[in-house]
Amino acid sequence: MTDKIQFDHVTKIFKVRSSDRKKGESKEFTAIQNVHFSVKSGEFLSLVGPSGCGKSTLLDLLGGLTKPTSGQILLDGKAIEGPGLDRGIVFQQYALFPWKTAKGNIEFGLESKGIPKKERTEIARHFLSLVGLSGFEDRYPHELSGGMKQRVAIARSLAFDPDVLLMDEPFAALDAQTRETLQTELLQIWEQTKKTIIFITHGIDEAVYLGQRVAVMTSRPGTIKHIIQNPLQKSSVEEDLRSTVEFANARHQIWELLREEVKKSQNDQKTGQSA
Ligand SMILES: Nc1ncnc2c1ncn2[C@@H]1O[C@H](COP(=O)(O)OP(=O)(O)OP(=O)(O)O)[C@@H](O)[C@H]1O
Repeated sequence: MTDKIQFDHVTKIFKVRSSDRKKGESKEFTAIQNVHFSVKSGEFLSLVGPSGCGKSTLLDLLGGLTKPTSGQILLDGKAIEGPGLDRGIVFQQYALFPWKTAKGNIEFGLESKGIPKKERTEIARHFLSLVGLSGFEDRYPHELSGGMKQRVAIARSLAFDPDVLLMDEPFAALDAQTRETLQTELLQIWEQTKKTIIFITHGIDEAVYLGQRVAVMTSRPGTIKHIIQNPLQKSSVEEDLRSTVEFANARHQIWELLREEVKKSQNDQKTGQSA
């Protein structure tokens, strides 16, 4: 497998208003520092880290929504210059148009790609079926459960046929049962579509269940502390992976790496060192 994504010594510094200086002055705030890792084509990488360590910043950089202060991010060997249809992003909040049906939400994005109406409808139906929403095409977002809305958001991202799917805590707002169902479905979708997926989460169980590798970040300024190779075989997701010894071991290993970082991050928050 070749490298799909490369973070090459990436640092992101934000300018923030300073509270202890004169009005109008700003100070620098390092969100992530010297992040250096790569992701193979077709790989599923999950990323965990304490609150505020820069996970979303890292994903925003990859999505081209913001630029690194130093270093570069390469996609297929080329520096990312901005957003592109080769990367689909799924956020915690579904961001669906409330006035459009499930099908309409998917078709809308495809219109801007110049895809003819008949084909748009076929693509929308195909991806709604892939996420288990056949029969719900004409429902409006307010007529769908949280889990269903997130399925529509995933279908919408996949419909663009991106090479890479960037997921920023997409299941965090869902109840535990729906979350587990969607995790299993996401693995099945990944097996079928062979997309490269980067999945951000606070949940160690979620990271272990989903990722072929799990990247653990330090507290802010976030950097990659360690990447573990997940021993869980994802080839048969029918099995109850969560109850295996391998799952418990991987979970323990990640918690050992995270524990100290979570403590540091909580201390920083108490002493007001986080933004
Ligand atoms: N536009 C911005 N301007 C200034 N500071 C920012 C900006 N965006 C993020 N930050 C700061 O950078 C740090 C990292 O934020 P980020 O949202 O990436 O963390 P996170 O790990 O995703 O957090 P959480 O797990 O709580 O969602 C935070 O301290 C945040 O306040």
